[in-house]
Amino acid sequence: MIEAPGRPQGPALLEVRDLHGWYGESHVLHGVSLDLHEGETITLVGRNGAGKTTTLRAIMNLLPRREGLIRIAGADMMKVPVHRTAYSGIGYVPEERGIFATLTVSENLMLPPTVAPGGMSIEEIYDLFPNLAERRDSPGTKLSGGEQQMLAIARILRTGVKIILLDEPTEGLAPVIIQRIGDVLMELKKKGMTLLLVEQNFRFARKVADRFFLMEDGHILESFPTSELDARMDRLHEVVGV
Ligand SMILES: Nc1ncnc2c1ncn2[C@@H]1O[C@H](COP(=O)(O)OP(=O)(O)OP(=O)(O)O)[C@@H](O)[C@H]1O
Repeated sequence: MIEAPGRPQGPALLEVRDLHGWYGESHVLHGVSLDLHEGETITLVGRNGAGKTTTLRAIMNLLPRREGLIRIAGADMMKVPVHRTAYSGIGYVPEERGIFATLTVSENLMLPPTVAPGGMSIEEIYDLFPNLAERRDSPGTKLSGGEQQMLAIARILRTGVKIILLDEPTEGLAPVIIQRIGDVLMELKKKGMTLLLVEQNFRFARKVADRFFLMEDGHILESFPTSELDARMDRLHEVVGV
């Protein structure tokens, strides 16, 4: 990885070094290295199939096989079983959102376990997401895409984790809803939350991200601070293909 100016100093909260990952015989991650500092937001970009989702899944121990090093606050995560991952302070909002379709909004919000102190109360969640308050008795099936995305984020906020991995939170959503999700992420940043986004929408990502990590063929090509995004746009278009 090429080191860039603007890189935060000090120990990382989440440290990933030379991470490899496989689906069966298929070797998908080829040595991913990245670091995420407390209170920081980074965005992973790369073309379809580059391995962005797989990187998030590997961090959460959701891959059949992975090798390398993952540390959270210095603690080795490689032997932590998948059901204990959240207890290390990390949560995941998958692209498919994973909310319970037959349960109502408030029921979905009651389910997540508390894994650390500081999880948001139902009242705090409804303050942050007024749309969810209005829809509290609606089943998941009746929610719009934006409401589902908000509920998926809200559920993680209930748990008390301090690091959240978000896979394409704006995908398929209308501009006004994207704006709302951006506002929510800015609120979370203010509260000191640490975020790793996979996001193809640069206009959205530049508002919330402190640094970008450019991914190709299962590894990180380079990282740079958001202040350099404009200067690197041609290169990004070349690699990301958008
Ligand atoms: N469940 C799976 N089984 C086998 N191969 C998979 C599986 N999921 C993803 N892959 C393969 O792993 C590679 C990386 O996919 P991944 O979904 O991580 O990419 P991505 O960068 O997130 O792109 P996208 O935006 O398309 O999701 C691709 O070649 C994909 O075909």
